[in-house]
Amino acid sequence: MSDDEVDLDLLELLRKSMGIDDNSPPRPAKTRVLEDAEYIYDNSTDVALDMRGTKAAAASLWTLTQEKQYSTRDWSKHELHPKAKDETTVDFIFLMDLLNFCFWSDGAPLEQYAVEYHGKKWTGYWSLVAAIQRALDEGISITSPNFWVMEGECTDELLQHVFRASANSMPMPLLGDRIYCLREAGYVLRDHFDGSFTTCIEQSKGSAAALVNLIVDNFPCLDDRHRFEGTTVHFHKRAQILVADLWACFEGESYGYFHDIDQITMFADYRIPQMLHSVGCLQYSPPLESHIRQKRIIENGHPWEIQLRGCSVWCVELLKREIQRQHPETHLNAILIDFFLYDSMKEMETKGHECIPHHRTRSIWY
Ligand SMILES: Nc1nc2c(c(CN[C@H]3C=C[C@H](O)[C@@H]3O)cn2[C@@H]2O[C@H](COP(=O)(O)O)[C@@H](O)[C@H]2O)c(=O)[nH]1
Repeated sequence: MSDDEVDLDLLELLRKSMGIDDNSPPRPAKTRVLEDAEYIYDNSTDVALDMRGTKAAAASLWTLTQEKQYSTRDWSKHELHPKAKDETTVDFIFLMDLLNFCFWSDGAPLEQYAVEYHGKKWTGYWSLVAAIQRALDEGISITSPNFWVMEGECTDELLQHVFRASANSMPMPLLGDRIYCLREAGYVLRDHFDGSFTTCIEQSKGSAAALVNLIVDNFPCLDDRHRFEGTTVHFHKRAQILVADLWACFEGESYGYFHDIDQITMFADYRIPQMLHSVGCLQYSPPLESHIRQKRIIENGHPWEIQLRGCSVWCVELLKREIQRQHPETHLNAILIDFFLYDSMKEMETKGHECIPHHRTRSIWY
């Protein structure tokens, strides 16, 4: 008997003893985000959920989203979001969410990083989307991963030009980190995925969780995990919002088809905690609330930051369950709740109705 045959027999014996047979259906992919969010919530001392507030917010959310008939269609209604339903839009969304982090600056509002495009001044997340659209209009192949690794042509100076600020505003925060993320992701796509994120989508075989896991296993700058109370907790915010943006943009079809899309949680950023506190779902301890109201920095990885992010993920999960309990006929997943809360927060900010500042952590994770 050859060595290989001995090995195969041993492997077969082991599999049978572990109750694994070749015909067993593949176990559905899972991310760790939701269970880690519950762990953080159960171990939080400075952030708590107000159950009465969460119940009331669920009722309001349902009414508002029903009135607006809120759905995936709203994603493409945004003026700056790409409209084509093809691979060029997959490239656009990959670049967008690769760099979709940390736009806040603490100068006067007028000094915040801003991009003028189509006659408007765009700040925050929208400044990034506007800069990408502006570069494409200028004939720069900024959404092509193969271009990111052609460092002789796609120089740091060109990237600084692409993400240049409009008049009288600060430069884009963490621009050096963004360029690093671009290069790193470009090499990973070139070396492992034929230069295109569509290969990653194909390899995940229609599973949103599998795609999130594939992203965080292969792209270090998207592997958003941290230490909390002696264990590792996973947020995977930009990996998740990347999958969610594909799903919403393609309305669940084509590159946006995922049979387990409801496994995707809220995206642990700095806007949703602010909104959840404003509508009475989240409560902060006095020291934390004072720190946030003074717009003081919370260091990346600080327990306060982990509690803010984890409790927000768990809170949106409870909002989703409460809406489903009150209205079983409704299909409102964590993604649509999140998108609606983010857009509502931005409307409040535009009208100057912010009740509390967002927390200030400077990092590439969100
Ligand atoms: N949880 C969550 N976080 C989101 C978004 C979005 C934009 N998504 C668009 C797509 C569909 C929706 O309808 C939105 O129109 C950006 N962010 C995060 O916020 C921060 C930027 O804040 P500010 O500087 O104020 O723009 C930064 O961490 C960024 O990563 C979201 O939807 N959910």
